[in-house]
Amino acid sequence: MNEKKRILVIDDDAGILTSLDMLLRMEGYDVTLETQANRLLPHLSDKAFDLVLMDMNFQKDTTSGLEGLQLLDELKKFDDCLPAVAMTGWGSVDIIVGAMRAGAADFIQKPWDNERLLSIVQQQIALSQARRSGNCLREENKLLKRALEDDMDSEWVVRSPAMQHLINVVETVAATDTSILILGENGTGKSLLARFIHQLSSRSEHSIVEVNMGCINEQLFESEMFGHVKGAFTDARENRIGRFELADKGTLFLDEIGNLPLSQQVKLLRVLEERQFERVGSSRTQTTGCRIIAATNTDLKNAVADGRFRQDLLYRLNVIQIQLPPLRERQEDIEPLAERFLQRFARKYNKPKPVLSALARQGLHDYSWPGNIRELSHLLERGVLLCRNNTIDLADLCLPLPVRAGAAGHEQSHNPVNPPETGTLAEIEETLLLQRLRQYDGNAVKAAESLGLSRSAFYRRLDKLKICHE
Ligand SMILES: Nc1ncnc2c1ncn2[C@@H]1O[C@H](COP(=O)(O)OP(=O)(O)OP(=O)(O)O)[C@@H](O)[C@H]1O
Repeated sequence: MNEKKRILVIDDDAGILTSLDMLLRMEGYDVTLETQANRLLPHLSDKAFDLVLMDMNFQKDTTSGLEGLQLLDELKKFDDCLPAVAMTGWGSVDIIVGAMRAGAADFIQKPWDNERLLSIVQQQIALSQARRSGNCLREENKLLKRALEDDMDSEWVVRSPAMQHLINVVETVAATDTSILILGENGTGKSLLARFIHQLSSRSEHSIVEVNMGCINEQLFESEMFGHVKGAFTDARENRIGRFELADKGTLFLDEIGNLPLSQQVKLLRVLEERQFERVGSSRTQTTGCRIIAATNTDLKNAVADGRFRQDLLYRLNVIQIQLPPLRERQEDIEPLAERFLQRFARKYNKPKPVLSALARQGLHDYSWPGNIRELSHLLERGVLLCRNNTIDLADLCLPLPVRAGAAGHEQSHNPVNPPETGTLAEIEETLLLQRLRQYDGNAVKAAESLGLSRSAFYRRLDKLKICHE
């Protein structure tokens, strides 16, 4: 007879533990219950489990999911192959996404559906058994293949006229050795562009060395950038090569250059002007042959005017300037980018690639994308995780407010007798609720009033359609 599969259930709510205990025992599992998060490791050391079912919040009234993430981290460190299924409250989308990123095998929303819960438990135990019984190599190969495909995926999407023009400029300047300054809002693809330029250049056989200039500790700046010799200071136990030396025949990418403190700007300027530097603690002058690409979302002209950025450094960096347009000005890129991200995340989470409903597509075009392509990627990752029946609806995207000024949905929202002309009743209701919320900048009371509904009736409708709200 097959040995019973062992499940550890951790939740601080005794009522939930009792129901899960009954449900899982009836299915023939050997169940261990625990209310304390800090008892995870003692249990794992004590007994071999086949699956852990875990809550994401342990202290009363906490909803951040941070304790759950910490627990997942401990579990994954203890046994990377042990599947953990995260349990969250209904609508805790960010927690679900965080848990899946932290290595949860799947998630269940409370109140759960018994059939779905049992099917997830059974599936995850079977998968982890397959992995343990010698399939690891095959899994690894698959992962490697996917990683390679993901790399191919990060190719540029350049459908919009703005990006096509930009790419023509990039192809011309990439081959030269001139310094390039890339400007653009957060998440517009500055780092990706820097890598792309490096790939197109004659230096592509060598490395592109990336440094986040906003993150280097003031004391360690010179050691990081120029290296040090053993004994140069108390902690210098070995010789260390700096970033300029590492990038010698390749490209040095100075990201977030606008955040570099003035005291460090002057040290950087010297190397850019003279192409020479010394390791900390050494008097031997070395020459660097690296090409410099810098990027920032700061308005450097303003920073110069305010005395926060050196004019001479800007002059050195700014030989060629490339401005990446924000996503809201690249409408033609939105759908091809969305398709690419859907494909990527479907593969990542072992799901078939979902389709976007017509309303979801429209929502993507109407939204203003303050976080640009990175935000699009995060929303679609969430959409892939949460969608049912392989279709991502507008509500699954949980688009934050507000939408672009003058967007179609926004304009329609001022006209109560102008609902969409196609779509099911539920879709039309969803559009109308979202339009009103946008029209009143997320104020549910005013949105409810404008539709002749009470606040609670309005919320009930949002819940029914699974539309996220505060
Ligand atoms: N044109 C594009 N085609 C495909 N993917 C893109 C494109 N531009 C950006 N991305 C993706 O969007 C995400 C954000 O890009 P990236 O990190 O390069 O932005 P960034 O401008 O450097 O951001 P930050 O200012 O926050 O450092 C990455 O996942 C990147 O792969």
